[in-house]
Amino acid sequence: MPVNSTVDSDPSTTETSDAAELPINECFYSLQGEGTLAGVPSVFVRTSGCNLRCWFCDSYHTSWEPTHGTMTLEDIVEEVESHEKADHVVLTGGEPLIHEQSVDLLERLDELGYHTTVETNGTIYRDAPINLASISPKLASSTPTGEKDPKGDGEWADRHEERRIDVDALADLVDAYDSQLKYVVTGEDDLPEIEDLLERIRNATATTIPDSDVLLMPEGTTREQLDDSRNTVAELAMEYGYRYTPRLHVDLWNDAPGT
Ligand SMILES: C[S@@+](CC[C@H](N)C(=O)[O-])C[C@H]1O[C@@H](n2cnc3c(N)ncnc32)[C@H](O)[C@@H]1O
Ligand SMILES: Nc1nc2[nH]cc(C(=O)O)c2c(=O)[nH]1
Ligand code: SF4
Ligand SMILES: [Mg+2]
Repeated sequence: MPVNSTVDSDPSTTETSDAAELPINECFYSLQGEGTLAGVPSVFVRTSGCNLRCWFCDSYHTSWEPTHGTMTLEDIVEEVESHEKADHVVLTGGEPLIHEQSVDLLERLDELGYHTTVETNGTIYRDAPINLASISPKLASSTPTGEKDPKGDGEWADRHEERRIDVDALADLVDAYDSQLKYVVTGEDDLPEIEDLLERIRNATATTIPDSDVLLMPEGTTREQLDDSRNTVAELAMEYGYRYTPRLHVDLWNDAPGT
Protein backbone atom coordinates (compact mmCIF):
# COMPACT_ATOMS: atom_id res chain seq x y z
CA MET A 1 0.00 0.00 0.00
CA PRO A 2 1.13 3.52 -0.59
CA VAL A 3 2.67 5.06 2.45
CA ASN A 4 1.75 8.51 3.67
CA SER A 5 4.34 10.78 5.12
CA THR A 6 4.15 13.74 7.40
CA VAL A 7 4.90 17.22 6.17
CA ASP A 8 6.19 20.03 8.35
CA SER A 9 3.15 22.27 8.65
CA ASP A 10 4.87 25.12 10.47
CA PRO A 11 7.45 26.99 8.36
CA SER A 12 8.95 28.58 11.49
CA THR A 13 10.22 25.19 12.64
CA THR A 14 12.06 24.46 9.40
CA GLU A 15 15.69 24.17 10.39
CA THR A 16 17.72 25.45 7.45
CA SER A 17 16.48 28.98 6.91
CA ASP A 18 18.86 29.54 3.99
CA ALA A 19 17.89 26.31 2.21
CA ALA A 20 15.49 26.51 -0.75
CA GLU A 21 11.96 25.52 0.16
CA LEU A 22 8.76 24.62 -1.63
CA PRO A 23 5.19 24.86 -0.35
CA ILE A 24 4.29 21.18 -0.01
CA ASN A 25 0.86 19.72 0.61
CA GLU A 26 1.89 16.06 0.70
CA CYS A 27 4.43 13.48 -0.46
CA PHE A 28 3.45 9.85 -0.96
CA TYR A 29 4.34 6.65 -2.80
CA SER A 30 1.71 5.17 -5.11
CA LEU A 31 1.13 3.97 -8.67
CA GLN A 32 0.86 6.62 -11.35
CA GLY A 33 -2.89 6.58 -11.84
CA GLU A 34 -3.27 8.70 -14.96
CA GLY A 35 -1.88 8.91 -18.44
CA THR A 36 0.61 6.97 -20.52
CA LEU A 37 2.62 5.89 -17.46
CA ALA A 38 -0.43 4.58 -15.52
CA GLY A 39 0.61 1.71 -13.28
CA VAL A 40 4.23 2.79 -12.74
CA PRO A 41 5.31 2.96 -9.07
CA SER A 42 6.06 6.62 -8.41
CA VAL A 43 6.73 9.06 -5.62
CA PHE A 44 4.31 12.00 -5.73
CA VAL A 45 5.43 15.44 -4.56
CA ARG A 46 2.40 17.70 -4.30
CA THR A 47 3.08 21.42 -4.13
CA SER A 48 0.52 23.80 -2.66
CA GLY A 49 -0.91 26.83 -4.45
CA CYS A 50 -2.56 27.25 -7.85
CA ASN A 51 -3.25 30.05 -10.33
CA LEU A 52 -6.59 28.44 -11.34
CA ARG A 53 -9.69 27.26 -9.44
CA CYS A 54 -11.35 24.34 -11.23
CA TRP A 55 -14.68 23.66 -9.53
CA PHE A 56 -13.90 19.92 -9.58
CA CYS A 57 -10.34 20.14 -8.28
CA ASP A 58 -9.52 16.84 -6.58
CA SER A 59 -6.77 18.57 -4.58
CA TYR A 60 -8.88 21.18 -2.79
CA HIS A 61 -6.19 21.85 -0.20
CA THR A 62 -3.73 23.02 -2.84
CA SER A 63 -6.07 25.37 -4.65
CA TRP A 64 -9.28 26.53 -2.94
CA GLU A 65 -7.83 26.28 0.56
CA PRO A 66 -4.10 25.77 0.15
CA THR A 67 -2.06 24.40 3.03
CA HIS A 68 0.91 26.54 3.99
CA GLY A 69 3.52 24.03 5.10
CA THR A 70 6.88 24.00 3.38
CA MET A 71 9.72 21.51 2.95
CA THR A 72 13.31 22.16 2.04
CA LEU A 73 14.46 20.66 -1.24
CA GLU A 74 16.86 18.54 0.79
CA ASP A 75 14.01 17.06 2.84
CA ILE A 76 11.92 16.44 -0.27
CA VAL A 77 14.79 14.57 -1.92
CA GLU A 78 15.35 12.57 1.27
CA GLU A 79 11.66 11.64 1.33
CA VAL A 80 11.78 10.62 -2.33
CA GLU A 81 14.88 8.48 -1.74
CA SER A 82 13.23 6.74 1.22
CA HIS A 83 10.94 4.96 -1.24
CA GLU A 84 13.72 2.70 -2.44
CA LYS A 85 11.87 0.91 -5.21
CA ALA A 86 10.77 4.08 -6.98
CA ASP A 87 12.67 5.53 -9.92
CA HIS A 88 9.81 7.76 -11.12
CA VAL A 89 8.85 11.03 -9.45
CA VAL A 90 5.66 12.93 -10.22
CA LEU A 91 5.74 16.63 -9.37
CA THR A 92 2.18 17.87 -9.09
CA GLY A 93 0.03 20.25 -7.11
CA GLY A 94 -1.66 22.67 -7.10
CA GLU A 95 0.23 24.08 -10.01
CA PRO A 96 3.90 23.11 -9.58
CA LEU A 97 5.15 25.49 -12.26
CA ILE A 98 4.04 28.62 -10.39
CA HIS A 99 7.03 27.93 -8.11
CA GLU A 100 10.49 28.85 -9.38
CA GLN A 101 12.00 26.37 -6.89
CA SER A 102 10.30 23.51 -8.73
CA VAL A 103 13.07 23.90 -11.33
CA ASP A 104 15.75 23.39 -8.64
CA LEU A 105 13.96 20.31 -7.34
CA LEU A 106 13.67 18.85 -10.84
CA GLU A 107 17.40 19.49 -11.41
CA ARG A 108 18.32 17.63 -8.23
CA LEU A 109 16.05 14.72 -9.07
CA ASP A 110 17.46 14.57 -12.60
CA GLU A 111 21.03 14.51 -11.25
CA LEU A 112 20.03 11.55 -9.07
CA GLY A 113 18.73 9.69 -12.12
CA TYR A 114 14.98 9.90 -11.50
CA HIS A 115 12.45 9.99 -14.32
CA THR A 116 10.39 13.13 -13.77
CA THR A 117 6.79 13.76 -14.73
CA VAL A 118 5.31 17.19 -14.16
CA GLU A 119 1.53 17.43 -13.89
CA THR A 120 0.65 20.93 -15.06
CA ASN A 121 -2.34 22.94 -16.21
CA GLY A 122 -0.21 24.27 -19.09
CA THR A 123 -0.50 27.98 -18.31
CA ILE A 124 3.18 28.44 -17.39
CA TYR A 125 6.37 27.44 -19.18
CA ARG A 126 9.62 26.77 -17.34
CA ASP A 127 12.91 25.38 -18.56
CA ALA A 128 13.68 22.30 -16.43
CA PRO A 129 14.71 18.64 -16.75
CA ILE A 130 11.24 17.20 -17.33
CA ASN A 131 10.97 13.72 -18.86
CA LEU A 132 7.21 13.88 -19.35
CA ALA A 133 5.14 17.06 -19.35
CA SER A 134 1.68 15.84 -18.43
CA ILE A 135 -0.38 18.81 -19.53
CA SER A 136 -4.01 19.14 -18.56
CA PRO A 137 -5.42 22.26 -20.25
CA LYS A 138 -8.57 23.43 -18.58
CA LEU A 139 -11.79 23.59 -20.57
CA ALA A 140 -14.74 25.97 -20.15
CA SER A 141 -16.50 23.21 -18.19
CA SER A 142 -13.89 23.61 -15.41
CA THR A 143 -14.88 27.21 -14.63
CA PRO A 144 -16.27 27.72 -11.11
CA THR A 145 -19.52 29.48 -11.89
CA GLY A 146 -21.82 30.47 -9.03
CA GLU A 147 -23.70 27.14 -9.09
CA LYS A 148 -20.54 25.05 -9.23
CA ASP A 149 -18.28 27.00 -6.87
CA PRO A 150 -17.23 24.69 -4.00
CA LYS A 151 -16.48 27.61 -1.71
CA GLY A 152 -18.18 30.89 -2.66
CA ASP A 153 -20.48 32.36 -5.30
CA GLY A 154 -18.36 32.35 -8.43
CA GLU A 155 -15.87 35.02 -7.32
CA TRP A 156 -13.06 33.15 -9.11
CA ALA A 157 -14.93 32.55 -12.38
CA ASP A 158 -13.61 35.54 -14.36
CA ARG A 159 -10.01 35.13 -13.24
CA HIS A 160 -10.12 31.40 -13.96
CA GLU A 161 -11.65 32.03 -17.38
CA GLU A 162 -8.98 34.60 -18.33
CA ARG A 163 -6.09 32.43 -17.22
CA ARG A 164 -7.05 28.90 -18.12
CA ILE A 165 -5.66 28.80 -21.69
CA ASP A 166 -2.35 30.23 -22.87
CA VAL A 167 -1.63 28.76 -26.30
CA ASP A 168 1.96 30.08 -26.32
CA ALA A 169 2.75 28.38 -23.00
CA LEU A 170 1.13 25.16 -24.24
CA ALA A 171 3.13 25.27 -27.48
CA ASP A 172 6.38 25.97 -25.59
CA LEU A 173 5.78 22.98 -23.29
CA VAL A 174 5.00 20.70 -26.23
CA ASP A 175 8.06 21.91 -28.14
CA ALA A 176 10.43 21.48 -25.21
CA TYR A 177 9.31 18.18 -23.68
CA ASP A 178 7.91 14.76 -24.39
CA SER A 179 4.32 15.46 -23.51
CA GLN A 180 0.77 14.28 -23.24
CA LEU A 181 -2.36 16.41 -23.36
CA LYS A 182 -4.74 15.04 -20.75
CA TYR A 183 -8.19 16.58 -20.79
CA VAL A 184 -10.68 16.19 -17.95
CA VAL A 185 -13.94 15.35 -19.72
CA THR A 186 -17.29 16.12 -18.11
CA GLY A 187 -19.40 15.13 -21.12
CA GLU A 188 -19.65 15.13 -24.90
CA ASP A 189 -20.07 18.93 -24.99
CA ASP A 190 -16.35 19.21 -24.11
CA LEU A 191 -15.22 17.60 -27.37
CA PRO A 192 -15.64 20.55 -29.80
CA GLU A 193 -13.51 22.69 -27.48
CA ILE A 194 -10.86 19.97 -27.25
CA GLU A 195 -10.72 19.73 -31.05
CA ASP A 196 -10.54 23.49 -31.47
CA LEU A 197 -7.82 23.90 -28.85
CA LEU A 198 -5.81 21.05 -30.30
CA GLU A 199 -5.86 22.73 -33.68
CA ARG A 200 -4.68 25.99 -32.13
CA ILE A 201 -1.82 24.23 -30.32
CA ARG A 202 -0.86 22.29 -33.45
CA ASN A 203 -0.76 25.56 -35.43
CA ALA A 204 1.48 27.16 -32.79
CA THR A 205 4.09 24.41 -32.45
CA ALA A 206 6.72 22.90 -34.69
CA THR A 207 6.18 19.54 -32.97
CA THR A 208 3.82 16.90 -34.31
CA ILE A 209 1.16 15.98 -31.77
CA PRO A 210 -0.22 12.53 -32.61
CA ASP A 211 -3.78 11.77 -31.52
CA SER A 212 -2.31 9.02 -29.32
CA ASP A 213 -0.76 11.75 -27.12
CA VAL A 214 -4.21 13.28 -26.60
CA LEU A 215 -5.91 11.66 -23.62
CA LEU A 216 -9.48 11.85 -22.42
CA MET A 217 -9.87 11.35 -18.67
CA PRO A 218 -13.27 11.04 -16.98
CA GLU A 219 -14.07 13.67 -14.37
CA GLY A 220 -14.65 12.17 -10.95
CA THR A 221 -12.98 11.89 -7.57
CA THR A 222 -14.75 8.76 -6.31
CA ARG A 223 -15.45 5.28 -7.74
CA GLU A 224 -19.15 6.11 -7.68
CA GLN A 225 -18.67 9.22 -9.79
CA LEU A 226 -16.43 7.35 -12.24
CA ASP A 227 -19.01 4.57 -12.51
CA ASP A 228 -21.25 7.24 -14.03
CA SER A 229 -18.67 8.87 -16.30
CA ARG A 230 -16.00 6.41 -17.48
CA ASN A 231 -17.97 4.58 -20.18
CA THR A 232 -19.18 7.79 -21.81
CA VAL A 233 -15.60 9.07 -21.96
CA ALA A 234 -14.25 5.72 -23.24
CA GLU A 235 -16.80 5.82 -26.05
CA LEU A 236 -15.90 9.43 -26.89
CA ALA A 237 -12.23 8.38 -27.13
CA MET A 238 -13.19 5.70 -29.66
CA GLU A 239 -15.43 8.05 -31.61
CA TYR A 240 -12.82 10.80 -31.92
CA GLY A 241 -9.70 8.62 -32.13
CA TYR A 242 -8.06 9.92 -28.94
CA ARG A 243 -6.68 7.85 -26.09
CA TYR A 244 -8.65 7.02 -22.96
CA THR A 245 -6.92 7.20 -19.62
CA PRO A 246 -8.36 5.63 -16.49
CA ARG A 247 -8.01 7.07 -13.02
CA LEU A 248 -6.39 3.92 -11.76
CA HIS A 249 -5.77 5.26 -8.23
CA VAL A 250 -9.48 6.03 -7.82
CA ASP A 251 -10.42 2.57 -9.15
CA LEU A 252 -7.95 0.99 -6.69
CA TRP A 253 -8.20 3.17 -3.59
CA ASN A 254 -11.23 5.38 -4.17
CA ASP A 255 -10.59 8.81 -2.61
CA ALA A 256 -8.28 7.66 0.20
CA PRO A 257 -5.68 10.26 1.17
CA GLY A 258 -2.11 9.71 0.05
CA THR A 259 -2.97 7.61 -3.00
C1 LIG B 1 -4.81 18.32 -9.10
S1 LIG B 1 -4.14 18.51 -10.70
C2 LIG B 1 -2.54 19.22 -10.35
C3 LIG B 1 -1.73 19.57 -11.57
C4 LIG B 1 -2.21 20.77 -12.38
N1 LIG B 1 -2.71 21.81 -11.56
C5 LIG B 1 -3.27 20.34 -13.38
O1 LIG B 1 -4.44 20.66 -13.20
O2 LIG B 1 -2.89 19.64 -14.34
C6 LIG B 1 -3.66 16.83 -11.17
C7 LIG B 1 -4.49 16.19 -12.25
O3 LIG B 1 -5.79 15.90 -11.74
C8 LIG B 1 -6.75 16.25 -12.70
N2 LIG B 1 -8.01 16.44 -11.99
C9 LIG B 1 -8.27 17.30 -10.99
N3 LIG B 1 -9.53 17.16 -10.53
C10 LIG B 1 -10.07 16.16 -11.26
C11 LIG B 1 -11.35 15.54 -11.27
N4 LIG B 1 -12.34 15.93 -10.45
N5 LIG B 1 -11.57 14.54 -12.14
C12 LIG B 1 -10.59 14.15 -13.00
N6 LIG B 1 -9.37 14.68 -13.03
C13 LIG B 1 -9.11 15.69 -12.18
C14 LIG B 1 -6.15 17.48 -13.33
O4 LIG B 1 -6.74 17.80 -14.58
C15 LIG B 1 -4.71 17.05 -13.49
O5 LIG B 1 -4.53 16.27 -14.65
N1 LIG C 1 -1.98 7.70 -7.95
C1 LIG C 1 -2.08 8.95 -8.39
N2 LIG C 1 -1.77 9.22 -9.67
C2 LIG C 1 -1.82 10.52 -10.06
N3 LIG C 1 -1.48 11.03 -11.26
C3 LIG C 1 -1.61 12.36 -11.23
C4 LIG C 1 -2.04 12.73 -9.96
C5 LIG C 1 -2.13 14.14 -9.54
O1 LIG C 1 -2.85 14.45 -8.60
O2 LIG C 1 -1.46 14.95 -10.17
C6 LIG C 1 -2.19 11.57 -9.22
C7 LIG C 1 -2.58 11.25 -7.87
O3 LIG C 1 -3.02 12.07 -7.06
N4 LIG C 1 -2.49 9.93 -7.52
S1 SF4 D 1 -5.41 23.65 -12.23
FE1 SF4 D 1 -5.07 21.67 -11.23
S2 SF4 D 1 -4.63 22.14 -9.06
FE2 SF4 D 1 -5.42 24.02 -10.02
S3 SF4 D 1 -7.57 24.00 -9.49
FE3 SF4 D 1 -7.39 23.02 -11.52
S4 SF4 D 1 -7.12 20.80 -11.12
FE4 SF4 D 1 -6.80 21.90 -9.17
MG1 LIG E 1 -4.68 13.51 -8.03
